[in-house]
Amino acid sequence: MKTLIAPSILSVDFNNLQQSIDIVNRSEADWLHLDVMDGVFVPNLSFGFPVIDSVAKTTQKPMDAHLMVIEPDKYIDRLRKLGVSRVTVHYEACPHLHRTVQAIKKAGMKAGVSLNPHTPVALLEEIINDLDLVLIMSVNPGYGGQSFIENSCPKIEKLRQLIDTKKASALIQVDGGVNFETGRRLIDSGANVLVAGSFVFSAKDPIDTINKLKKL
Ligand SMILES: O=C(CO)[C@H](O)[C@H](O)COP(=O)(O)O
Repeated sequence: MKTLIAPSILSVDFNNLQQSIDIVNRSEADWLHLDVMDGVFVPNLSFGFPVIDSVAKTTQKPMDAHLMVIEPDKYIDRLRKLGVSRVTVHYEACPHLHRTVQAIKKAGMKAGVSLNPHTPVALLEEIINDLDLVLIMSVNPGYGGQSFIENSCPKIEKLRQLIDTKKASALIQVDGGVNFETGRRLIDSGANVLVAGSFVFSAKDPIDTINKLKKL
């Protein structure tokens, strides 16, 4: 399948949020990635419902929400009402992961599970067939602009093997330190969806950068 690109607005200038949404709209991006942080699960706060509501009004791309929060179940219904298409929760934040995944799907959205860099893919063995997406964090979640963790490529190879062995259909998404060089290697390792924040929005030509990532 073709690689999907999901630009993250985490590192944009929020004074000019509309400008960043327009960039994504005019590009070949597939989804718009929303990094929601609660200051508890990760040591940072980002944005919540008011910003998502605002983005929803003008984005032409499906919204892909990555919840770096504890107790994500509390937010599922409101995200659906705002028109979010995909919700990804963290394995490490969900003691009843199966229940959370079913709740997202029951609400009519696609369900993803994200793994922090230290969390082994083998822990997904019993739930992989229920998932629409697995998000491999290639940095420790909480901040944009961090360096890519090299172990992410072999980790994706292991996940690809698990998905194939279990005849599952989950997409493999990767987030953190994605650029042309790491992006190429991630795709070669088996990734389907690349999230890129600072690489896109610090580029001279963000639209061209998104379109080039899409062609990797
Ligand atoms: O989830 C995130 C941080 O927790 C960001 O989406 C991710 O870090 C993207 O940032 P960048 O492309 O700048 O590395």
